[in-house]
Amino acid sequence: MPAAPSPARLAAVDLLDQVLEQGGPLSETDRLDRLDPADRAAAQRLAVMTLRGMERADRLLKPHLRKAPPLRVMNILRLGTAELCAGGAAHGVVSDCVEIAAQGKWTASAKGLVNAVLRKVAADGPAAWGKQRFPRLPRWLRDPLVEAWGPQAVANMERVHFEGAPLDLTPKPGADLSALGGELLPTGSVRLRDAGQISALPGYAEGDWWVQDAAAALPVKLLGDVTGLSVLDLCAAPGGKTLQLAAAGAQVTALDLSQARLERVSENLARTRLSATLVAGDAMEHEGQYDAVLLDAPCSATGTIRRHPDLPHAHQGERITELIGLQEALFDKALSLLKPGGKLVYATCSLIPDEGECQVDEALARHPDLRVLPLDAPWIEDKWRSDEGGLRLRPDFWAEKGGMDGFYMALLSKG
Ligand SMILES: C[S@@+](CC[C@H](N)C(=O)[O-])C[C@H]1O[C@@H](n2cnc3c(N)ncnc32)[C@H](O)[C@@H]1O
Repeated sequence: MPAAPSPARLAAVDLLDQVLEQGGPLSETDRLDRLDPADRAAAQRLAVMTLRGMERADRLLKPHLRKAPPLRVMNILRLGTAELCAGGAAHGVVSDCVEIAAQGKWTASAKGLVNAVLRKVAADGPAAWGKQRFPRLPRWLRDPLVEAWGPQAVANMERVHFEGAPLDLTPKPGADLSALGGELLPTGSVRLRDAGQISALPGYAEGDWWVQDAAAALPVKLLGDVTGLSVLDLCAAPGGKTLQLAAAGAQVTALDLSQARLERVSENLARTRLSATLVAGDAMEHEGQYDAVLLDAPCSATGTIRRHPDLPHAHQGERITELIGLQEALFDKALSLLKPGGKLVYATCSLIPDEGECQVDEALARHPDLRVLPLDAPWIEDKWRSDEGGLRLRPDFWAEKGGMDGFYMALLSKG
């Protein structure tokens, strides 16, 4: 009797189906709940690796397929190809993929195909893999990005997306992170490569740091010294910026629409022994007056593709117009929550100017008394500065250091 396939590989194929068939992001799955932590991590890693290299896998598979197989069979082949080309042992990968096909009611008849194709890929795929171009973004996203940043910049981004992201940590002020052996970045984040299990790293249990991409740690820094100030984090969960504000001595109100996501803010605050007032609710209905408001608005999250390669495949950008409308409404609401002379940071983890630079331009047109405040910090590089006075960060910046998330941020004040 053939051996059962590895639970991690089987789950990874299910994850690929979820992203590519149902358009559900990898972060929103309960498929992994039944797995032990090691299999869960392996399934995530395999699905991420396959999605990053999907274009290459498809190109290698094409000559071996007379017609396109059903999606699940294709996903089994993609996973097998990505693993074989990453140095996976041919026997284990091929026999597991055949068994995954054999188990499925609609895929069992394709097990011979999976076996034959993956044996050919095992023979010629690994040498051909590295000669393929870096996988391109899908057209719905590539076209507007080329228009905004030019073809070379987008090609550079695609290279960084393929390489994936290191793990960045934000240290709690005064914490000593030297036991982690990471690289201290110019902006104060600590960068680790091949970090492994996060909760096993030194200082995790003590709450000495939290995971936060180096670019995502910058919007809070734009506010300068926030000691004793009342600061509203208007879209707070999972809470990286709330932690920064609380650690810097602000009186923080952290609001989010999602109660479930707010639980993560609560857990993070408890682990880091920091405090904030948590409010579950719609930002549009919140009342109050604050010294500063941080609006890290819901967006296409296209700046985070190197860590979430499922994102460009899970949808076609259908929600972007709706998100742009929401960002505009939240922008105006955030301004109404400022005390006279208060400061607003507007930020999005998007690469699309409509969700960043254009939002600020349009807000300036709607509010004649609004102005963009000048930014001055030793870590700001000239090429990050955008025309209207904000900072535009891109994944291809700091390429030699391992890149950064794409982000946009600006500091504003009214009156
Ligand atoms: C980009 S994420 C925020 C990330 C967070 N600032 C951090 O640094 O960890 C956007 C958040 O906005 C929340 N959100 C979306 N619409 C909202 C609304 N109308 N009111 C409040 N929060 C909202 C989402 O639940 C999501 O957690």
